Amino acid sequence: MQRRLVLVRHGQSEWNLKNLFTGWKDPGLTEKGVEEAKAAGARLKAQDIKFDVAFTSKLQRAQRTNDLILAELGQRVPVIEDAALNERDYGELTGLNKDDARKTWGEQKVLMWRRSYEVPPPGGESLRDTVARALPYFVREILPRVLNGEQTLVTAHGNSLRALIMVLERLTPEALLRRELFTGAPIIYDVNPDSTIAAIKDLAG
Ligand SMILES: O=C(O)[C@H](O)COP(=O)(O)O
Repeated sequence: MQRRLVLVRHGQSEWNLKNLFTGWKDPGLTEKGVEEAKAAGARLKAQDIKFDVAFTSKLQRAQRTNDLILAELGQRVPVIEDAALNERDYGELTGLNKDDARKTWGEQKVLMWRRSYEVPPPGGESLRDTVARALPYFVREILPRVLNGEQTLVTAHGNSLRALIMVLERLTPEALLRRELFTGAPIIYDVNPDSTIAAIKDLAG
């Protein structure tokens, strides 16, 4: 039995293009984001993956990316949407330009807000807060299906996926600081029966 989990960050959104902190806001995909989603589907097609189920967030940039990937694969599978997979809430930074934020608060503070494990943006969620909602959902709803041999697609967001990747790849907080996820780049995990990771294939690039 092959236990396979695929994680994909949504394609470029309208606020990604404008370099705005997005969080729980719900912008759509740009044309580039649509093309990235289709390309992700094509890359997965080349890997000969046949999904049994897909999970996504309550935000349209992830939902649309998920739909475009499955359409490219020509596969119709149950799609389960849950807010537990939503992007981290960026609180008072939401809607601000990321470069302006660096000028206002400095590179290091903004890096800590964006990439540290414990430091939340003002009024928002730290990655630890995001782990606290995304990981229980993953363990309860997604991992049992993977361990049961269901080929599973999770199309979500940079930080809700980093929350899962931290555990899947056993990243230290220091390693997490450097773990970036590119828009529309599938990561394929082959999972052992004990839920440890046997192999990782990053289809970015
Ligand atoms: O919510 C956002 O702004 C982006 O989707 C992720 O932002 P980040 O890469 O700055 O965490």
